[in-house]
Amino acid sequence: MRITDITITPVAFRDPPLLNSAGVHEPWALRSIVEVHTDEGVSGLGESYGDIGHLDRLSRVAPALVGLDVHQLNVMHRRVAEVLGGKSGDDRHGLTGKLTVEGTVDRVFSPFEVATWDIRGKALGRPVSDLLGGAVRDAVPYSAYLFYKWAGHPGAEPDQWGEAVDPAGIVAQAERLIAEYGFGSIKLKGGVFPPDEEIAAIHALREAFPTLPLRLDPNAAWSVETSIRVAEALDGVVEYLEDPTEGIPGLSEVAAKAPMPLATNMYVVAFEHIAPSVAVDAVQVVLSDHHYWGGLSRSRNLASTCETFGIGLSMHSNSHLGISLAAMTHLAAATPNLSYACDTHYPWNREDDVVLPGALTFVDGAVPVPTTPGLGVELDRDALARLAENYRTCGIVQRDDTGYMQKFDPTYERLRPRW
Ligand SMILES: O=C([O-])C(=O)C[C@H](O)[C@@H](O)C(=O)[O-]
Ligand SMILES: [Mg+2]
Repeated sequence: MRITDITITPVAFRDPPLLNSAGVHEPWALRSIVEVHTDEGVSGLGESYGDIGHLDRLSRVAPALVGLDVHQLNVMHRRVAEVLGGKSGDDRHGLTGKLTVEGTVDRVFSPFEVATWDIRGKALGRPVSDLLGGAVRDAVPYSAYLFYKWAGHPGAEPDQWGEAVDPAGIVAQAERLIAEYGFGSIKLKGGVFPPDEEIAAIHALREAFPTLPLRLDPNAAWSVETSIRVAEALDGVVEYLEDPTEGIPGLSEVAAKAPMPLATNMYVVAFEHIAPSVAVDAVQVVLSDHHYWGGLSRSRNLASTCETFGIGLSMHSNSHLGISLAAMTHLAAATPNLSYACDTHYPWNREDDVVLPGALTFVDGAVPVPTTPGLGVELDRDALARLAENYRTCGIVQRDDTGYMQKFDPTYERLRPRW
């Protein structure tokens, strides 16, 4: 079953002004939609980042994959590496760590690899989770992903979510997300306000939701000392603390004193980071993400490695559309040691933007694992055309949370640590 053609469509969809330690989300989030076609008439879907450098790498790699059989993942991975020629990519926000050569190959490989699972599933008449070893859960739990946010983008009408800049606003946001989606755990994106304010927000969440697991993720906004202080203040309150400080050595220092596990999606983001992290017990939970761990099969390798070293496994998310949600759900369903609810930005999408490619639904905070062949989602061509037009007109070619924040506060700097 040979690849005959690959199309890559950059798309943009609306994004609220969500705050993080690098700045604030711009009005449009970018993604790329990848379609892989075969000589047997079966096509598959993948979804990835939409930044200009990444799009360029995807477009350079695609022709080198034409002619390969869809089962040749090892050869496909090698071809990606050859085309990229040992150069690493970059991103401006740095929220998923520094890009290495190996990590860049895995990022570029991922959407093509996911599309081949979709194809193989369709050809066999089986859902992707079956091909990954079979689902161990019928539905994949996701967490309510809370953000501090402005009422709306400056100069625009307030959005449907309203402002959240203090504990009361965060609790109100959680109440709404939980009422609408039924989430059974909560993650707060921190690193925005001074740590004591974020500790207060977590305590307010604990009071409002006494039984739900909580997490806090400041994306390395704190020094080692501040991280240890916050960790002590949240003893028994959060299930893990995510990327409190910068780097494997810093995380290791914090981990030695923190009463709860530390998690990361910033400093163990490629296979080459695992050994140095294990050597100093820097993190006890790794957030996997098939978009940068090299697709579904390599994410399963990560899961086995974590199991071997007794490291917990959770799942990370950036702003994404439905193809990603489907791939995340199949992968999580077929990963027995994924023991935490996964992150997802999906609820932040507007309803008219999530019709691509046929929305999956949340039931009691979980996405039922699709049982139809492949990923189980269909591309909505009208929605794709609309989102592609957004990309052409939105004026954004690269995610830049810091640059966008500086438009409103020219003195703003991305500091690690800030506190
Ligand atoms: O867990 C994380 O670090 C993330 O989800 C990174 C994201 O880029 C998030 O911070 C965001 O979208 O602002
Ligand atoms: Mg994180």
